[in-house]
Amino acid sequence: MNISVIGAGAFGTALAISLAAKGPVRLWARDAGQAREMQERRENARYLPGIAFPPGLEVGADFPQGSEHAIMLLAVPMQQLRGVLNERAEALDGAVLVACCKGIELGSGAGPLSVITDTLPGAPHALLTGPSFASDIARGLPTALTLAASDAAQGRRLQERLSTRNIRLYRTTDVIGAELGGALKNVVAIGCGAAIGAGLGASARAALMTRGYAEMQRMARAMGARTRTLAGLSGFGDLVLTCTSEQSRNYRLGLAIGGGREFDSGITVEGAATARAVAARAPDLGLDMPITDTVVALLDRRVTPADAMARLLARPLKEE
Ligand SMILES: NC(=O)C1=CN([C@@H]2O[C@H](COP(=O)(O)OP(=O)(O)OC[C@H]3O[C@@H](n4cnc5c(N)ncnc54)[C@H](OP(=O)(O)O)[C@@H]3O)[C@@H](O)[C@H]2O)C=CC1
Ligand SMILES: O=C(CO)COP(=O)(O)O
Repeated sequence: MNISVIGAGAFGTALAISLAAKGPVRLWARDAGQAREMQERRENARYLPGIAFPPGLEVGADFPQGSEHAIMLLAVPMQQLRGVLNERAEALDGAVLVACCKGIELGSGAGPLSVITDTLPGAPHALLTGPSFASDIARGLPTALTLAASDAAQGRRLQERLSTRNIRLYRTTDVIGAELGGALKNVVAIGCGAAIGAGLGASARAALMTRGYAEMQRMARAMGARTRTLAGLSGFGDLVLTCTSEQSRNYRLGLAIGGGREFDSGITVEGAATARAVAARAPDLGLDMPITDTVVALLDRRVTPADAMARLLARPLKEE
């Protein structure tokens, strides 16, 4: 099976670098100039500076052609996924599509796999998610991730094919749980960053992580996911990573909000749109999502982190 990666940002490039140690990988960038520069320099200077491409990695701006034996990793931001699939439907035909994005689409409330089934019904698909920073993967550091596919046999094949020397894949058929874990942890990470950025302390962060995790489980249950999945790499694992490391863009956005600083709007921060998508969806599901609602209020600068935390503390007391 040949492998192509769609999207030459930080994560797509990192996956391509790791996979290229096993066999040839094609990395697609939409910008021809950037593709040429990367191919010449053997480095993605914009997104992963200082990390050399291995010989098996080829970069180009010609969109790869799908076939029955092709695997296409979709490493574009969540809110761009539908557009890319619609635009490239013909080229993607026949390939196994592996979504590598984390989030919920604004408007539809759909996760990455629902967007694939909506736009390309019948296309074989899976999700790659879990705790990993692109630069860690690209530098060959050890990671453990989740490969979610509702078709168990397909999941096994992809687990084999996409595991590398430094990416150990666990598989699950609970695609809803895996999608939700990866999407919702980013929302909690923004809240945790805001708490730390505002000087509210590590105890406040622990409270937000734990009660945020309760929200993740609540929503996952309501949508038919297995709560066990949320306790795995794609949920708890990624929550811990993202809420505790300044390598995370979601956490860094929170830090900026907490510290009253601006944040570069060109940086991919999946949790911002996802928080709004989740807050819009929760009432239909009859869900109380106070931390998600608080994150939306922080993003809109409708409340300060200190007031937000005071309001959370003042909610009616309840059993854990
Ligand atoms: N970075 C990380 O550590 C990790 C990221 N992820 C997930 O991977 C996904 C991608 O994130 P990441 O790679 O970090 O983001 P980046 O911002 O680093 O890169 C985004 C990439 O998508 C491309 N892109 C954006 N819009 C389009 C479009 N409409 N058509 C084609 N290409 C497009 C960008 O191209 P251009 O440069 O031309 O704008 C760029 O190559 C996210 O969902 C993220 O949550 C998951 C795990 C780890
Ligand atoms: O998903 C990630 C870690 O697993 C990357 O986090 P950020 O998108 O917040 O940088």
